[in-house]
Amino acid sequence: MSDQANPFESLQEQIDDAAAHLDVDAGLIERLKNPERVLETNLTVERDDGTLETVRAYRSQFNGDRGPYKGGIRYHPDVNMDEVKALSGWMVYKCAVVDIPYGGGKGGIAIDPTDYSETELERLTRAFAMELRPLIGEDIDIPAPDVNTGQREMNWIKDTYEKLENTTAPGVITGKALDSGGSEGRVEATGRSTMLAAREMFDYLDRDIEGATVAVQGYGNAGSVAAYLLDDLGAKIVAMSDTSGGTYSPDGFDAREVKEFKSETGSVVGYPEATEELTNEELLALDVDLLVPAALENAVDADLARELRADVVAEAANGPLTPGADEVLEETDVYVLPDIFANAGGVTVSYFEWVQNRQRFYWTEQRVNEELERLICDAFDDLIETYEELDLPNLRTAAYVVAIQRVANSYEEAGNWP
Ligand SMILES: NC(=O)C1=CN([C@@H]2O[C@H](COP(=O)(O)OP(=O)(O)OC[C@H]3O[C@@H](n4cnc5c(N)ncnc54)[C@H](O)[C@@H]3O)[C@@H](O)[C@H]2O)C=CC1
Ligand SMILES: O=C(O)CCC(=O)C(=O)O
Repeated sequence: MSDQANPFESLQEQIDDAAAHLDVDAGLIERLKNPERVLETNLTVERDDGTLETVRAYRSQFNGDRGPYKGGIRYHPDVNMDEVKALSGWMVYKCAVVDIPYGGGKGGIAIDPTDYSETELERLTRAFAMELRPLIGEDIDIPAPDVNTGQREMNWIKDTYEKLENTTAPGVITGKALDSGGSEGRVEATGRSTMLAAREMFDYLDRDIEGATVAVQGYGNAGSVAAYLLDDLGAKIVAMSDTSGGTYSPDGFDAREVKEFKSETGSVVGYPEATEELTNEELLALDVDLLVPAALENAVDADLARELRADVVAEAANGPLTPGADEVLEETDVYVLPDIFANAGGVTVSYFEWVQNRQRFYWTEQRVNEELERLICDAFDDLIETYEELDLPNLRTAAYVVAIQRVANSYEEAGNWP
């Protein structure tokens, strides 16, 4: 079983590990380890049966030194203060790794959305948007989708904000549907960056991605897209999972067909071409070339890391490995492509969406994907250069070194006021 590492403490440990390799003032590092502010609020909404219910919601604005706060909104029963603080901090360093002009934020509502009807979810989302209205804006804080939210919720938030502000401001939120100001390529962007990160890493290691075996934990937006884009490169997707469990075939799956099966049945479990069903833990320990954790935090702790037999791990999820797992994988020479790089495609295409919204000029899917590939490949080169030049213990530390230096530079360049 995975331990329940506190994700905020994990983030702070990751920053400390990198700070040891940087010449940045200790007082500034302390600033970079803590959020600027966090909204904790209660939303009271009417259920369809007429009763009232009050639920907890959060928005953390971690750091805005490089630009507006940016990051998703999650609906999940485990959403809590320390989780949003961690997720918002990871956004700061993710945006800095790919060098896009944003700070970091994150929010969420502590609910299981499957317990609510669509009309209840709309009322809840609009109630949250009303709470967020004074805090967000096209140049202030720009939310986006995360676990269990998508275009529908983003459209509701945009609409609520625009009505309350009596304006049109599509850039107040990203991840919208195309006809509401969304961008081509945003739905696929997170998984696309995971695929690109893995492709670049295999190339760096002089290994073929074609024919490489892959297991994906969490077959949602990030995981399923990563799987089918890796499948397109010729990798063999031998296992995938969701909350109901995992499915396995040594011959590999058609990842798009499994995605379709999951959207029809609700799970990857039961896919007819599987030879075996697996638990999530069994999937994580499979002897594969590439493991893609794409579910939630703390999927792999130190104990499970000792069982891991993958050569490369590409973190599509945020925070899937605990710091204890990182230590084990460093000893066993497993390369970990850290979340703040490997899943940065989502926020990168959100940035493109925001640029398009501000310019009222929309790009083709080809242009979006080409610009995304350029930024991810540039970030990979920066990361590898830093890893090699400073002889760093792992790629996560390299990513934080690059990112913290960029945030520290912008803080210092702003001068002393007040
Ligand atoms: N959607 C986005 O644009 C981005 C998402 N991410 C991260 O990717 C991860 C997944 O997010 P999405 O794909 O958007 O969410 P999603 O809601 O589309 O999918 C999550 C998937 O994980 C599965 N899952 C949940 N708990 C699990 C568990 N314990 N074991 C196995 N499977 C489990 C669910 O069944 C679902 O299939 C999260 O960590 C999120 O923060 C990161 C960057 C951007
Ligand atoms: O698209 C965005 O702005 C943020 C996506 C996100 O929440 C993440 O990268 O974890």
